[in-house]
Amino acid sequence: MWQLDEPAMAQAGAALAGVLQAGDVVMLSGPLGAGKTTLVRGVLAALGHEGEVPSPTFAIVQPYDAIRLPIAHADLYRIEDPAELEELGLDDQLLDGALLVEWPERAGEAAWPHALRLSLQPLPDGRRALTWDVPKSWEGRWPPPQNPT
Ligand SMILES: Nc1ncnc2c1ncn2[C@@H]1O[C@H](COP(=O)(O)OP(=O)(O)OP(=O)(O)O)[C@@H](O)[C@H]1O
Repeated sequence: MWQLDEPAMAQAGAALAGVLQAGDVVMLSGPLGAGKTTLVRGVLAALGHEGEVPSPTFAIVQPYDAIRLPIAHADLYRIEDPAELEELGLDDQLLDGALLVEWPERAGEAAWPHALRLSLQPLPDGRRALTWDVPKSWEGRWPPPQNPT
């Protein structure tokens, strides 16, 4: 577990960017305002994205292509039925890029079994606890050797 203030959250995103590969899915869980988009901003900044990173709650999926590794940033908060996901074509993104998914629970239990699962929880002191669940395909890649706290 890491306990992260906001600058450390950006560094955690950079650490994730450093190990991300095409085909990867990262699930980002945590309550409203936990800092999921903040972590994604850290990933995108480290990959060379310079513009805004809006929360994709309304667009549902926001692609970023002109960076070192194409990223699709998805927010499934408004998905009510996992069947709606097929229309989004999220998995198409995995051929040459990675997928970062907020509110992955909305996709159902069986979605993306090989994903790295990251979870953010607010702490009483205002920082965020970052915990993880690492599948086989991520062993040796997460957690990275350098702790951002
Ligand atoms: N590690 C942190 N420590 C303190 N504050 C943080 C941290 N990370 C993010 N914040 C702040 O928490 C607020 C919510 O962050 P953010 O929008 O990233 O959350 P979110 O989980 O994406 O929310 P939502 O589910 O509503 O999209 C922002 O004001 C941000 O500045």
